[in-house]
Amino acid sequence: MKELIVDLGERSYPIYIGEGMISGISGFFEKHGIRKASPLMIVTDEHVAARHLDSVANGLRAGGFDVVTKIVPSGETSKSLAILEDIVTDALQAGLDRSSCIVALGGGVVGDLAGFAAASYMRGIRFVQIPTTILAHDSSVGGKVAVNHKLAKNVIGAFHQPEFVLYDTSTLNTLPDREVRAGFSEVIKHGLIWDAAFVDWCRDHADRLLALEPEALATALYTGCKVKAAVVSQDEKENGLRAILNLGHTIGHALEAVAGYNELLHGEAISIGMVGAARLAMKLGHPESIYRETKEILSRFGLPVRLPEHMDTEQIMSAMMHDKKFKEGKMVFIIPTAIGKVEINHQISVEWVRETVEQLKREE
Ligand SMILES: NC(=O)c1ccc[n+]([C@@H]2O[C@H](COP(=O)([O-])OP(=O)(O)OC[C@H]3O[C@@H](n4cnc5c(N)ncnc54)[C@H](O)[C@@H]3O)[C@@H](O)[C@H]2O)c1
Ligand SMILES: O=C(O)C(=O)C[C@@H](O)[C@H](O)[C@H](O)COP(=O)(O)O
Ligand SMILES: [Zn+2]
Repeated sequence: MKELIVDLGERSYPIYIGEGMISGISGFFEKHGIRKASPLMIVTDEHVAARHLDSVANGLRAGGFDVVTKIVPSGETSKSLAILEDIVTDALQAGLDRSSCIVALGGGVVGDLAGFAAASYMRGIRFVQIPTTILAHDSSVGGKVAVNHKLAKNVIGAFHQPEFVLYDTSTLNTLPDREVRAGFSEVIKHGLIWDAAFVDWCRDHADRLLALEPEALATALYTGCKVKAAVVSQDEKENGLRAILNLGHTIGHALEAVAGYNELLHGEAISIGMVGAARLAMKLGHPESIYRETKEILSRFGLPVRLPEHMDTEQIMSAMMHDKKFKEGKMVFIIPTAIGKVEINHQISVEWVRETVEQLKREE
């Protein structure tokens, strides 16, 4: 088992990464002082419940925890106020109190949703992240929790850090291939913003990673989490540096919103968005090689680099204006200035963005 610390003073917490840790799950909860006298709610989705809920719930019950479960539909549309209210109803009926804990068992959708339920239930209770997707190496760390609005992603949310993250990589073996690839989009993002050598390493180990070879996978997830933890530790609430984690998200979030949160997976939208950011970098005079290498590494992992042609450019432009990244009348873009380095840019013109969106539809 590998361990990393997200260093946030009194809100610091560990990320445990390893295979098979769910078999000793109650020990982790005891170690972190999770109460046995109050009910604990596991929130998960249908796909994950069918595969991993029994081992988690039974393990906790065997350790003396009073466990209730809540299963939500799988997919991005569950990040909604309606599902949040449903969770709160169940939590009240099951008697969750201010000493209770919510456990997010699943990918980023469940993590964001259950995390926001924990942040808002009775003005905030404890929560634990048990990520089950590759993408969730990103979403389970850092405390951004939220649900979506039909006009924009993640606009109803909070910062609420988990007690700990238990990343049992054996759960990843049941992931569908498309979700595996989508997850690597954010892994690659962590390299593109911070660590050029990690991008090279991902390229060299792509086949092993896509085959979920345990040692390579654990290294990739550990390195991705390490970048995320380093950034979050320096800027928990995104007053500056943390914005770099948004590489590809200015365009990516707009694509998800316009597609109605069902056509493109988050990782796929971010892949296209990162190509868009690399195109904008070229317009700013940065080397063409950044754009070429960004596209190459994403394609190597089978990720989309071209925007579906039927998506309406003006709708995408309008969705960008509703995003958190539109501030003081300007769009905020994370621009790669080299592989492994980015800058936060507030000066990108709307016309350049429109042109880039059009170009993304013609990407080879
Ligand atoms: N809070 C953050 O910092 C942060 C960071 C990145 C992404 N996100 C959010 O994360 C979400 C995307 O997360 P995701 O890609 O994990 O999607 P997801 O949670 O929808 O999971 C993807 C799919 O895989 C299924 N699944 C999950 N684990 C499985 C397993 N082990 N075996 C089989 N099937 C499994 C799910 O049921 C779902 O159908 C987006 O909403 C995005 O906005 C948040
Ligand atoms: O943790 C962060 O900060 C990130 O930006 C990570 C992103 O991968 C993630 O998708 C996040 O939810 C986007 O943040 P938002 O504030 O733009 O919603
Ligand atoms: Zn993301």
